[in-house]
Amino acid sequence: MSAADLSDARRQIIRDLEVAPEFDVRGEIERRVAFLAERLSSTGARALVLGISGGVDSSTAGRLCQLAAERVREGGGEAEFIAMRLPYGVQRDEDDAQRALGFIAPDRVLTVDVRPATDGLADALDKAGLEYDGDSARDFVIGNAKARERMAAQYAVAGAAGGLVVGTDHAAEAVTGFFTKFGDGAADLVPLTGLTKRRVRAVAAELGAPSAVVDKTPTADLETLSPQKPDEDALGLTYEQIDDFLEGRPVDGRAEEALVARYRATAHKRALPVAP
Ligand SMILES: Nc1ncnc2c1ncn2[C@@H]1O[C@H](COP(=O)(O)OP(=O)(O)OC[C@H]2O[C@@H]([n+]3cccc(C(=O)O)c3)[C@H](O)[C@@H]2O)[C@@H](O)[C@H]1O
Ligand SMILES: Nc1ncnc2c1ncn2[C@@H]1O[C@H](COP(=O)(O)OP(=O)(O)OP(=O)(O)O)[C@@H](O)[C@H]1O
Ligand SMILES: [Mg+2]
Repeated sequence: MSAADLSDARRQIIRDLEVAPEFDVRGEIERRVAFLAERLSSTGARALVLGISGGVDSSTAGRLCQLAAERVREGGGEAEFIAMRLPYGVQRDEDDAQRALGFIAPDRVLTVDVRPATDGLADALDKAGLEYDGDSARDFVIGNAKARERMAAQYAVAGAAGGLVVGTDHAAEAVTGFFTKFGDGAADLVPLTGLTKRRVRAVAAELGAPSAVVDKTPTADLETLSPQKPDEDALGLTYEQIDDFLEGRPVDGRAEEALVARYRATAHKRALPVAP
């Protein structure tokens, strides 16, 4: 791709993903809390539901949800934030998840172990005769199944509580399609839209998150055979590079090409199902 085509593609991506040229952290917090509170009021929903992993994305989105629920109640409405712990068995960094909950101070916490459902599905697929291209391919596919079990648990709670499911997608994740389609990619409201990873961290810090939460190494933590694999290792790109790309800062040519290619290859994950 020529340098001119590459920079056109980059500008289009920045527009599509709604990355703002300027960033005012207080203003962004207010706009996003107001958005969540307005959605609660205008839809008549009584709750926001979100899985809290201990990572910075769900910690930030969770605190915004809690503030929005409190704002609705202060206005005389009925709303609560239901934080869900969704470990696969015992989570290695459970302490981080508990620290995140301490920061968010949610109205309610529900814990659902997604392991029995995930393992049940994996066993049933084996019994049905499904074959994988090796153990690590199986681990990867079942990793995505964990994310979809988390989605199923959140929608069950939303259904029972009259709530809306909140997702943590933001520009630095959307650009690479680094989420499970119809897993963590499925949600009713996505309050972090348009933020880069460093802007998510800035929002978390401004909201008063402890530095262990703000600076936690991002991990999808889906693969049993490579627990807590850092996102940056899986992607072959750093969040510094991704954020620089999205904020229009200088970034090395190979990273720029890789990001445009990934964006194009994952277009289907950001779109509605394809119809004739
Ligand atoms: N061209 C196309 N048009 C329409 N649909 C297309 C398609 N190509 C694939 N598909 C469909 O998409 C499926 C592949 O998508 P998907 O199942 O998502 O799978 P995939 O994109 O291969 O994997 C998800 C990736 O996101 C990472 N992830 C997941 C969850 C959270 C986080 C995190 O950051 O925390 C990261 C995960 O570690 C993994 O690397 C295919 O099986 C197929 O059904
Ligand atoms: N163990 C878990 N318990 C509860 N929710 C989870 C868990 N793992 C993932 N999730 C949900 O899936 C979402 C996607 O995971 P992702 O790793 O992108 O976000 P994060 O863990 O909050 O932050 P980071 O990307 O920095 O690790 C999370 O924001 C959270 O809502
Ligand atoms: Mg994570």
